[in-house]
Amino acid sequence: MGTVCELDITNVAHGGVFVSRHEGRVIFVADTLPGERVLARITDASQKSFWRADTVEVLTTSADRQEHIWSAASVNRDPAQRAGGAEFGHIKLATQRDLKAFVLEDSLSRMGKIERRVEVEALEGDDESQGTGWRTRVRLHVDADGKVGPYAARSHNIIEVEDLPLAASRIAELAPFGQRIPGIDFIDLVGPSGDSARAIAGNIDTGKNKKRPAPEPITEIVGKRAFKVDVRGFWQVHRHASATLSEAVSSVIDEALFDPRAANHDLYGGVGLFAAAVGDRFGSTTRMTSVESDEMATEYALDNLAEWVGARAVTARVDRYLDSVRRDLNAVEKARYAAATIVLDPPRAGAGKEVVNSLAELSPAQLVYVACDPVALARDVALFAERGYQLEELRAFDLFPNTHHVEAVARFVKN
Ligand SMILES: C[S@@+](CC[C@H](N)C(=O)[O-])C[C@H]1O[C@@H](n2cnc3c(N)ncnc32)[C@H](O)[C@@H]1O
Repeated sequence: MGTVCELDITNVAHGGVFVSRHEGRVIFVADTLPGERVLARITDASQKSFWRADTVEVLTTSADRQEHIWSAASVNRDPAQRAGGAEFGHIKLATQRDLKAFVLEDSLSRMGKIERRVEVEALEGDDESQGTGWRTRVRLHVDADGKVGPYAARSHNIIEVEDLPLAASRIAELAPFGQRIPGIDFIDLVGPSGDSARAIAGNIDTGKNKKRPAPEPITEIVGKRAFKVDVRGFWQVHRHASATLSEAVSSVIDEALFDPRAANHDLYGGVGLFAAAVGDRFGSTTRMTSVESDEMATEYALDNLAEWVGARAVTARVDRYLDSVRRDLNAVEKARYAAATIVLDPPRAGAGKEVVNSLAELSPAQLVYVACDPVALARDVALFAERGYQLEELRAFDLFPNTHHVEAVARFVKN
């Protein structure tokens, strides 16, 4: 058991924790918010520069605190028994968005060296539901005794819960609350917009089993378009995320810089969501190549993009793909890349130096970057700036209400 101390919370930090200072050291504290004074238990004193702590009692309550939207995650519980995945659920929704905007602005200022005001935009229906009922995908974990539930906050202990307020009701209804199901590692609850909801039991792939699971296509509807995606494959989690991001990606593109004949790309393309959004805006002759490392997703992308004669889908790691393109360019292709619009939606770690360098060398007219991590985005903003690309436009979306996560859509152009 760690030491308990009284702490004044001064700010929000990246990762859903809050800043306090104690005896000259920064302590990152969970389950509080700026302006509060709390009793907190130190949970990690292994680092020299900062420690970590959990709130055990709120001594001075912020006006922005609310009763947690999920009783299983409440500060009234023992920290080890608090369910994870709703680490902002004790904060009023409007304040959550202000905190997310601050983290994005602060990351851009410190790492990206640019000053920007950002508004984190709400998705349809979230204010009315207080940010609940939006998840179309939930993974519940199962331990060796068959106990089922989400992980606790900041650990892999499974917490038995009676409800899943962030989940859409049609998948929450499928959760086997209170049951024991030994022999599996997880249960995925999946609620596609164009298909029936389902629960899929599975085991963690340890790498020994080389056989890939048989394809199991489901349908997701975005606007007037239907997408095939595998039941185990990546799809945006919020019920309105795909529509919101598709609109943001297609509308942020500067038409004056867009050439439908250029080497346009949708990198980290999944099943072709953004390639379709760009194609829908710029017409049936638009050339667009989706690049995605997951072979099965690429097969679905080929299907989903079949109506565009100029659409291709390639299975490759983006870093390797760009490296080989860069090495083999002839003069015609060089001009096609220089005129291109490139969309990229990397995983949490961001694009990184190698990908940014390759992109800069290909010198596209504009880049549209969809980012799920503000710090990774800010680091890539700095890398792009070094290579002659400046951030031209930026929007942010509250794609994950009641959690600390925020999504951004940025457009870069050549200086
Ligand atoms: C955030 S998802 C975006 C998918 C798609 N844009 C969408 O919104 O549906 C990132 C995708 O990148 C893929 N991916 C991860 N690392 C990759 C890499 N190094 N090269 C290519 N694809 C990668 C993942 O399989 C996943 O489909």
